[in-house]
Amino acid sequence: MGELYWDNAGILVQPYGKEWQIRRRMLHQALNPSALKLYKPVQEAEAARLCRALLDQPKSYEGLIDRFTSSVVFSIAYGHRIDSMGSNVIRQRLEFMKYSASLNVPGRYLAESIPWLKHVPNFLAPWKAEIQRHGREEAATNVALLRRVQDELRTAKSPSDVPDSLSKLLLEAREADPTTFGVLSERDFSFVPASLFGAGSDTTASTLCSAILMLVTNPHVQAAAHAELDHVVGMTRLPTFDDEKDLPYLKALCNETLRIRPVAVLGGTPHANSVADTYKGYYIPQGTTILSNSWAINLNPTYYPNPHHFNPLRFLGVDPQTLSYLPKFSIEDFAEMSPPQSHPAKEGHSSFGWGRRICPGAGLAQNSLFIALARLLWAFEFRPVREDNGAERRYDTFAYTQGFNIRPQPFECEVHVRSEKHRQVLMAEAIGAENVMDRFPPFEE
Ligand code: HEM
Repeated sequence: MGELYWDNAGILVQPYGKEWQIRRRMLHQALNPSALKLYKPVQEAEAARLCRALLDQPKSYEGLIDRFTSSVVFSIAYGHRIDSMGSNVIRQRLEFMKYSASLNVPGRYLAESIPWLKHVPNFLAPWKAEIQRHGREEAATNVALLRRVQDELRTAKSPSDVPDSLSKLLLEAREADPTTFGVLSERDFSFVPASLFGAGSDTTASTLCSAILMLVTNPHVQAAAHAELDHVVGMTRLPTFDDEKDLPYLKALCNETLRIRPVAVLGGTPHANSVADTYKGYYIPQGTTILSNSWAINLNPTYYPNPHHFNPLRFLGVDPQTLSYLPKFSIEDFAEMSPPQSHPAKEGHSSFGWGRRICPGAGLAQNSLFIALARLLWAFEFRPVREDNGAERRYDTFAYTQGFNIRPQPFECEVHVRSEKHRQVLMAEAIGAENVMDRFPPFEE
């Protein structure tokens, strides 16, 4: 259905081949390791703004996290930040995503099982005309966003007056080298920056919501992360990316969250084999729809003993005894976390997929997760709410939304700033963060 909706313009549903390679190469321009360094100031600033907003609206943590991840990807894609999830540009995006998710319900359309139905003329297939009408609307919006950046470049006194973004970079590259970058139509070209929001905002936000659910239900893990932040960063400043190498427990906590609740629970967009194959005696004809069960892989006890236990020690990579600041109770079960066999991927889990379609935004997502969690945990403690009888609420950590991408069902928790000193430092650093983000003006309504 994605093929009909996007008419193969979006990378997520593009079959493997030359067209897909061009898009992937373009995305690589924005998401390669040296480009990722350029976004760190934005990610730090947005994480500070997230914490500052949480001081005033502790109950709204989910919406604030959505704004954080949306603003990071919009700043990178278009050079414009997001100040509110109610802004027009975000409302439109969310509607498109909701519509495309509604198409992705297995079995809803007969054309999935009988592919030639896709070629029935529109006057005989009103369902198809409707999908294509929605697709044209999304395409027009993508082109309009790209044109905004184009206009900014045209009217600016100097290109350096226009904030750096993937759109700016691609437009400049196309002008300098039309043979390589001019092969896509304007519509297809506009889908490249647009794909960052669709693929990168909700996925990262959902993972952060999972992290909060795990922290609320695993106070000993939270205490260990606090101990590390207190030891390495102290109370006089917020953590930064420069601290990353000295925060192994926090890094491990990010990986453990990705493992225990893979957002793309069925591996993202379904794949299809390009040649027929036989696996364990099963013949798989060419073009078979293949879903990869990330949930089963990430919870396989061969790689992760006691797999439903949220324990960052699995990913620590060093003997926790060498980290003197970690509380004794948080490292007691280290030996039990040692697996009979290591997961084969470098990341140690399958949450970003694998092979040639592996998530190109993994580095950006990992940086957002790290800095958001480092700053949130530095500033706050996340606790279960108290029931009327005074007892702590018990949470169902399997209560998740349905669909290809999962996130915890909305849950309440208490968010407490860790001390008056933490509050003051946060307020002061948030002013600097606003200054950084002034360079990325929001789209006017
Ligand atoms: C925690 C956050 C994220 C998770 C768990 C995640 C996971 C995934 C997975 C499982 C896939 C499918 C891989 C496959 O088909 O084998 C994928 C594809 C993709 N992701 Fe991510 N992703 C995340 C964040 C991001 C971000 C931040 C971006 C960019 C800003 C991004 C951009 C993409 C794109 C463009 C694709 C399609 C690649 C292709 O089909 O060639 N993702 N992601």
